[in-house]
Amino acid sequence: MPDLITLPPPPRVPGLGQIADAALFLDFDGTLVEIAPRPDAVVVPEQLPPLLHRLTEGLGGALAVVSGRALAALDHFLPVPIPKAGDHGASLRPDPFAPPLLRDFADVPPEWRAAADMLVARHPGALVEDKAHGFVIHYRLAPGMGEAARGLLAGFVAQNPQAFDLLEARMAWELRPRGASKATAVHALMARAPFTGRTPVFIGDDVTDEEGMEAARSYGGQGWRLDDMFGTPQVLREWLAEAASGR
Ligand SMILES: O=P(O)(O)OC[C@H]1O[C@H](O[C@H]2O[C@H](CO)[C@@H](O)[C@H](O)[C@H]2O)[C@H](O)[C@@H](O)[C@@H]1O
Repeated sequence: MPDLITLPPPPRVPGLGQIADAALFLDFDGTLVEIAPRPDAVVVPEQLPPLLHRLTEGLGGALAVVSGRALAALDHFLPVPIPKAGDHGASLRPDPFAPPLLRDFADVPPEWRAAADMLVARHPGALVEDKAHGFVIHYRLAPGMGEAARGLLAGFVAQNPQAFDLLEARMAWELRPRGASKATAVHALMARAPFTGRTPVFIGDDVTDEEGMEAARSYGGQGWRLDDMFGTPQVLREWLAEAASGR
């Protein structure tokens, strides 16, 4: 059966035209939802989860949320059965009704995690967010401690550069398992039905999304920066609603 949905051109670049047989890869923070002061404070419009569900069905199942978040956090904010990749590609659940595919990454040494707790305890507002094989130190509410967070995590990565990367995020520094990226998530999904053979379109706002965009382009697809193509998450959500309506 043909797709119910053909992607309309993005509002800021209408000349791109429509895209049929698309596979849609969507970043979460800063793309589907606006940035919030803390990771647990993002506001998900109530129409968004059912909209993503409708879109996924209209694309024959070829839609995935690809995020730096842990899968549990994605499930909390987007409680719909759609393909999801979490932890920057370290955790992948292509079939929403099956257990995630977990790759064999190193675990974070407990003493590193304890040192992060000690650091944030000295900086009110700072916080640690756990991932499957890493963690993030957020300093949006304690802007003066960014350099201390970077220094701590850079020291850990120097101890085991085969297993971990240091990742700069929005007002945050992250310890990411080496070998995980949004590109690996896109490649893993594109190797599976119903993604294989489609034209991937990756939409994101952040440096880590560039890897996913590059992977999408390697299949003849598109990598779209939110700023360039939509401007804001709200405009993206309106475009997704337009796509789902088949107008
Ligand atoms: O790949 P994404 O879905 O874009 O996730 C990237 C990181 O986003 C989250 O942190 C960022 O958003 C928070 C909520 O708006 C904000 O408070 C924080 O300053 C940002 O860095 C999330 O907490 C991370 O786990 C994701 O890796």
